[in-house]
Amino acid sequence: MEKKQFQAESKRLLDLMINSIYSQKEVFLRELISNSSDAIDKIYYKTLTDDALSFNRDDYYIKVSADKENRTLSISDSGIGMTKEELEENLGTIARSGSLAFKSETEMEEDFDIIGQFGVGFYAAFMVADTVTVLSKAFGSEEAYKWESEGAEGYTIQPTEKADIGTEITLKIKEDTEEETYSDFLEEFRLQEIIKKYSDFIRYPIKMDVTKSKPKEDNEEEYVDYVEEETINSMVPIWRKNKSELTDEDYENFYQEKHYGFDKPLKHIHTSVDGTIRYHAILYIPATMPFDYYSKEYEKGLELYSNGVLIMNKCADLLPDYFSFVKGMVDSEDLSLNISREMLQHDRQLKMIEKNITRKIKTELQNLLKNDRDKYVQFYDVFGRQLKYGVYSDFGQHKNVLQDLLMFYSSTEEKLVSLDEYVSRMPEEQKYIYYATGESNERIAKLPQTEIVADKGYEILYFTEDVDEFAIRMLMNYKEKEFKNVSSGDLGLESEEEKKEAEKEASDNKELFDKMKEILSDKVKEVKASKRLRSHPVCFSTEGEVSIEMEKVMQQMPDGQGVKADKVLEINVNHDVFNALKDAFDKDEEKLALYTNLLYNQAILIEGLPIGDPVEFTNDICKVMV
Ligand SMILES: Nc1ncnc2c1ncn2[C@@H]1O[C@H](COP(=O)(O)OP(=O)(O)OP(=O)(O)O)[C@@H](O)[C@H]1O
Repeated sequence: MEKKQFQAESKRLLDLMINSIYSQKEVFLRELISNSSDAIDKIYYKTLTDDALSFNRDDYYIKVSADKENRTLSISDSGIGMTKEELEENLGTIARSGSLAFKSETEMEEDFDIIGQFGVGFYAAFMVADTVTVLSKAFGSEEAYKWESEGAEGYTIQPTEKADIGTEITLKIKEDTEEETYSDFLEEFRLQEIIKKYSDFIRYPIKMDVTKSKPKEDNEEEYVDYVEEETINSMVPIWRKNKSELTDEDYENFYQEKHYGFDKPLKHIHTSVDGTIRYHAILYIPATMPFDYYSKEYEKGLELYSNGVLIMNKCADLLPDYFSFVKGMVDSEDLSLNISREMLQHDRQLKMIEKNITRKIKTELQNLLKNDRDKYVQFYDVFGRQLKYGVYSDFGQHKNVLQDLLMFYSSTEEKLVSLDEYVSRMPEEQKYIYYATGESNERIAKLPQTEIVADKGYEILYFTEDVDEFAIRMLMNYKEKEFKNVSSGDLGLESEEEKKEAEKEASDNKELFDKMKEILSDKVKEVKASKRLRSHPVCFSTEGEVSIEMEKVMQQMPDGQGVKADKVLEINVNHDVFNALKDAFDKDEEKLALYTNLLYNQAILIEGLPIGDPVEFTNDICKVMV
């Protein structure tokens, strides 16, 4: 029998194929099954375009059978088959895709789902097999042929007998090596797993003989094994089904089945887009945070399918970082795949899908906030921080997408409120959106700096997470209202009269305050009479960009040690303490230094900052006591 040679380039290409195109050997099965599915599709297409033919779905299937003893795995189908010439052309020439040719010859409509296009998938069989044998009988032909190859050396073709139309591919599975247990590809369980993973949504049944056991008829205690043919794939992908046919439970099952998470998802989003780009997507907002979410191990991304065939487990390009918690999948027929189907060209289509998906997630979250607030709050408690990081990162590029999704605890509502709700409640004369920062809501509520704003009846937003103020600074304003920290120098609250009064206060006590500043030296920028304090004797305010809360966050960063807020020590001149200060200033310089240091450290404590010298501080207190 004459042995035909692969063309020279083909030899090299075959070698490349076997060794480097696919990163996982198991995908060989996906490729062969996809070919079978294409072959059935082709018959189906013929029947659609020829009135003399009919297509009975039950006659079409793909069967996978393993024979452990002989180390063979075969994949057979009742598809269109191949003639002698086709075997030669399609399997003898690498990178010749009969499927692609079929598509263009028949001018198939765009939305017909043939998978093959590169003409290389078949050769993936050589990753796991020493010999590949193809028996095929073409549709409309009486003759069958056997194509056989041991890889790069070439192939043979000879006539053979085959009862039915279709193709049967038999792989002689390689012997196990130290690196690879090829025998796994003969195990029922492993094969089922691979089929489920990659080919679950192939539209024709993929059958396998499955070993099961049942109680013996005469003795229920004992079991006997028996073999039954089963369809392994679910065939109709849930995302192609009509939403009205599906229940919440269906979506939850899909979430579990796909191992998107162990929790019950908080919300699912099912969307099908049929425009310039076509895709189906099922997305989930998890109810709990993945345990590794804020670690390097966490990989964002959605599963990506092309026509029901899994291409990529985690396609990161489909999700922006700020929505990295979203799980789910996208199936599109419009993607330009590269030959390994593992990496996609970072193409326009992918970008467009990402943009659409991002918009969809945002709208769905906004709807949740509007229509099911409790659920939104539940979501926000878990992933709100990620949204705030999103506002802050990339120089605030995404702030417009995210600002409407933010929520903060409100002093007056005593619950989380959105910025829109805050602004819509603002009295006309209120210039700013006020916020206060601190460790917890309870601590912020007691901050002396909040007194004057609260006295005016204005709502204050409480920032308790380190990212809060950074995000808000990036936002700068919301609906043209600027944000204002209640500790910042100018709160925009005093009337002209109050301003004059304060100036007088300042000049009357200039010498005392100058002296106090001298005692504290560069620990503070200024000491002055407070306009904001009501009942408390002392507090800090800040000037400039860095607030005290930001100073605390920066101090914890490796290169933020030098960053300090410009602190102003504010004294309540209506408090009895002020009289004591004045008295000391007139009579006892040492006492003034003692009181000044004590007041300074009190302000430090109120802010939750560390006392520079705790021993000195306690000694100072003792001095006052005795
Ligand atoms: N089971 C089959 N039945 C009928 N024809 C087949 C079968 N398997 C392969 N072919 C033919 O062989 C060709 C080459 O297959 P191969 O898997 O190498 O490439 P492909 O499926 O066209 O493209 P891709 O590399 O994108 O999978 C196919 O296009 C098809 O014409």
